[in-house]
Amino acid sequence: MNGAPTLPLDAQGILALAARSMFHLFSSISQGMFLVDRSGRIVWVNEGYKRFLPALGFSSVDEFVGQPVEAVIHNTQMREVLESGKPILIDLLTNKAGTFVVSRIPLHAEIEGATGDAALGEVIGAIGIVLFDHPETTLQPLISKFAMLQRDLDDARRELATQRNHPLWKQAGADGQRRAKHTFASFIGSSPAAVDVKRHARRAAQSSSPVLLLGETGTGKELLAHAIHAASARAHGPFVSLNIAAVPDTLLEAEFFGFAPGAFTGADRKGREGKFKLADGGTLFLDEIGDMPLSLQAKLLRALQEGEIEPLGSNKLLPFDARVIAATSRDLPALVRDGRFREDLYYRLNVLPLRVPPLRERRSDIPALVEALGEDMAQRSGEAPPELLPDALALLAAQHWRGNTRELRNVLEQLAMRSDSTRIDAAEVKRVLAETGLEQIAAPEPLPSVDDADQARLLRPMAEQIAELEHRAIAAALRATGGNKLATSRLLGISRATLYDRMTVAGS
Ligand SMILES: Nc1ncnc2c1ncn2[C@@H]1O[C@H](COP(=O)(O)OP(=O)(O)OP(=O)(O)O)[C@@H](O)[C@H]1O
Repeated sequence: MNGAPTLPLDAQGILALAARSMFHLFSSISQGMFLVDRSGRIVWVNEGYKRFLPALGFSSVDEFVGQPVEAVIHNTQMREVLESGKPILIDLLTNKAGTFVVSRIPLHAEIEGATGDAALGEVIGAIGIVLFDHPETTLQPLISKFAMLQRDLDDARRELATQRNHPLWKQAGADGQRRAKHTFASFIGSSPAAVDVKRHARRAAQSSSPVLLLGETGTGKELLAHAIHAASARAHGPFVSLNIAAVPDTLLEAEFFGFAPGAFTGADRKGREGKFKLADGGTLFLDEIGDMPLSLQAKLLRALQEGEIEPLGSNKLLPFDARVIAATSRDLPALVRDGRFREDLYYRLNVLPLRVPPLRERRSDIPALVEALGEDMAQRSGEAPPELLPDALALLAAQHWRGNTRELRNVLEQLAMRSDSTRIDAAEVKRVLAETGLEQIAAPEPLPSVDDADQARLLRPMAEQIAELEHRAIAAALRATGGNKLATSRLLGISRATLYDRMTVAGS
């Protein structure tokens, strides 16, 4: 025997030691821990938990300890754990201090003489453990996936509810998944840039030529594709969409053109129709067209030129009648230059190009978008829509918005989750932007007061505006110098040759 400590020999002793060790382990590896008594009052917090106190609105442990848990930690479920005696091993808790992965474990009195579960007496308190803070970084993939699935589910439910009774449902006989979900009214925005893109899109809806929607991610390309379909003569036909980036290259051809029965090993015995055929009489929306593999580009071009497709393994050409709307957030001309996108296909698709402007080019739409997105969120959650105070709106309007409307919606969802009140100020926006890692590109500044006429004039090609300004400056200088060209060029600080050059262009 060397006197080193050993495990106790009796079961009780081992369990007591294990419980103590577990407690110390959780206390040291977690972000924070606290205890409540059976009445739900905070009785203890560990060192780690103390750093959350300022964000919860407390400057000292003394103010915090002794308070009923729900009064100091909003949205907590410690009370349920005390009442049910059942632990909540993993949960997400969101309140004004942020979003956390938490664990809640009831504490039972010990029944003397009993062992195992039988030794668990009445609930005398509970432990709250903050396992991780900032789950948006640690659990981001899981949370994004959950949010996406939740949204898809909400969309599907709403669509089902609204479309069952839609008159077009019966007329078209098409299934509910293949209807346009949006009209031009769904595209929020009255800025000149938004009005302009809607005007062009409405015009495109009247034509049957291919449309190419170009714009950054989240600018509303898919929404516009739905709206164009809904306003077109094909509105009664199906709207079928295919996100090329989401389908593995090897499956794309079958997705596009379908396949014949037994076309390849593992193929469905009945064969399957491709998206071109499913879109017959309607619109086929090809999202992320820039991601299309070169080998398939030739086949797509042939289909568009001939109006026929050949299902895999069928040796048969089938005519189709679908209007194609393609979209991409990539620089297609650059892909063409690099040989990664066929030039002939580019021209085939680029018949009616529409550039969908990013949010930062239509900042004046942000308040209306915030309102519309807030209403939509409220409808889904059943809670009141968040109300952003003017300083909060100004801060949002100053952001760069790399993910555009989708990113704006994400921030609003975070704000609604984290805020205790529906009135949200700039400080709260700043905190959420910082936590979600969104860079703030400019200090909050009021939106420039540009009237509508000014806006329309300023949102034209720069070269055109500069040429106009030069023309006006030359006219003013000529008037001031009585038409003397040398004096005019000196007054404007340009050479006489430049002056003549500009006068020729202006006169031509
Ligand atoms: N002007 C707008 N008004 C209202 N909602 C909008 C507007 N623009 C975009 N949205 C909403 O933002 C989200 C993203 O839009 P959408 O999917 O149409 O963008 P996208 O340009 O197709 O994006 P991506 O290139 O990433 O597929 C959708 O929920 C859409 O309804």
